[in-house]
Amino acid sequence: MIKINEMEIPTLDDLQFSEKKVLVRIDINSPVDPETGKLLDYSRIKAYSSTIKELIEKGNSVVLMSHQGRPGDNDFISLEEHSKLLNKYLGASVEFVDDVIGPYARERISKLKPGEILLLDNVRLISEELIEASPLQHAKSFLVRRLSPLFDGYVNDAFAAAHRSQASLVGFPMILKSSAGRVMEREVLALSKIFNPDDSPKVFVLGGGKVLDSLRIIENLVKRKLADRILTGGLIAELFAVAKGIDLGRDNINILEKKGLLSLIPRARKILLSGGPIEIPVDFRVEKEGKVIEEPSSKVTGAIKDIGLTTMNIYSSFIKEAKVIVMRGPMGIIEDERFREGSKELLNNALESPGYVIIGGGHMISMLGSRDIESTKIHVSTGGGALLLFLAGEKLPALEALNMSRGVGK
Ligand SMILES: Nc1ncnc2c1ncn2[C@@H]1O[C@H](COP(=O)(O)OP(=O)(O)O)[C@@H](O)[C@H]1O
Ligand SMILES: O=C(OP(=O)(O)O)[C@H](O)COP(=O)(O)O
Repeated sequence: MIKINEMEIPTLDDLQFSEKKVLVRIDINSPVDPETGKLLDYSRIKAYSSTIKELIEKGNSVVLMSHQGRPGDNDFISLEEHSKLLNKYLGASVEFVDDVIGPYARERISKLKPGEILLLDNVRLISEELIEASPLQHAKSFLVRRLSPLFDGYVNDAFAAAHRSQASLVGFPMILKSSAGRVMEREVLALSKIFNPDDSPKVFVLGGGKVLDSLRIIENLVKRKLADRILTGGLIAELFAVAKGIDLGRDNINILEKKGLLSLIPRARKILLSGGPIEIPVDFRVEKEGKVIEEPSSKVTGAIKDIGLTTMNIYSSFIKEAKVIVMRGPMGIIEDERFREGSKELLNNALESPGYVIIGGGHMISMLGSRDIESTKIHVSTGGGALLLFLAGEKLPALEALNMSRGVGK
C-alpha cells in the first residue's frame, strides 16, 4: 500500500493477482514524426516491462490499454507500431487488437489464455474517453460497462496520464479490484522522496505545446510559492509574451488563435500581475522565408520555432545556480533538427550543474537520447504534466480513484 497525501493506494503486493484476467492501463503515448507518422522515442514503451512480466509470471492474462495523441492532432495514431515495440522489449508475444470495446475485442478478451498479452487500439478512439468526469460517472460509461465484466482486476500504471479524469483512468477502479502498477508505484514513491519543497533555489523549465496544462501547473506553483524561477519556452512562452504586451507578429498570433489559446491571455496576465517569477524569452529562433534567424522578442517578424541564443544564456545562468531543476516540455519544435538547440542547451546545462534534475514528458525525455543517465542526480519521469502537477501538490484523479477503489470489486 502506498500512503501519500491522506490516500492509501493499493499496489500489486496488496492484490496478488494470479491466474486472473487483468486490464492494465499504461501510458505509451509517444512523440510522433509529423512527416512519417512513425514513433520518435520508445522510452515510455520500455518502461512497462516490469509490471507486465510480473503479472504474466503469475499466470495472469493481460490486456493492455493506452491512448496515443489527441483526436485531430498528427500524433493521433493507432497503437499497432507500439505493439511491435512492446513485443520487442518484453520478449513476449503482444497481440494487437484493432478494436477497443467492439465485439471483436470482447470476443478475443473472453478467449484469452493464461500468459497471453493483448494490446487494444487507441482508447481515445472512444469519444467518451475524452470527457473529464468523476470516477462514479465514468463507471457508467460504455467503455467501463462493456469491458469490466470481462476482467477479474484492473491495474493503473499510467502515471503520465494520472492527471486526466478520463474513463480508462478513473472508471474501472469503481467496479474492479484495482491497484497501481510498478511504474505508478515507483514514480509516486520516488518523487515524494526526492522533492523537498524547502530545497531552493528551485527552477522550473516549462515549454512544449500543452499550454492549458502549463498554465494550471504555473498557477499551482505560484500559489504554493514552490518555484524560485519559472523559465518558459515553447508555446507557453509565447502566451506570456503576448500577455506582457509584446507583439509577436501576425504569424505567431495566428498560430495561438488557431489553437484557441488567446482566450488564456487573461489567466497568464493574472499570474504576471501576481508577481509570479516568470521569465520569458528575450529572443527567439524563427523561420522566415525559408531561413532560420534570431530575432529579439520585441521585433519578431518570422515564425517562432525555438528560443534564441541570448535567452539560452540567460536561462542557463539561472539553471547553474539552482539546487533543483524541473524540466517539462521542449523549448522548440524539436521534431525539426533545426529547432532542438534550445532544449539541448538547457538540458546539458542542467545535467552539468550541481543541482538535482527532474525531467519529464514524452518529448523532453526523447531529448536524453542514448545518454547515460545512471547518475544519482537525475530522476527521469514518464510523466510530464502529471509530474509537474504532482510536484505542485495537486491531486491526481487516477490516484484518487485507486484510493477510492479499496474494498471494491469481486
Ligand atoms: N514554439 C512552438 N510552437 C509550436 N509548437 C511547439 C513550440 N515549441 C514546442 N512545441 C511543440 O510542443 C510539443 C511537445 O509539447 P508537450 O507534449 O507539452 O511536451 P512533453 O511531451 O515533453 O510533455 C512538441 O510537439 C513540439 O513541437
Ligand atoms: O504525454 C502525456 O502528457 P505530457 O505531454 O505532459 O507528457 C500524457 O500521455 C497525457 O497525454 P494528454 O496530454 O494528451 O492527455
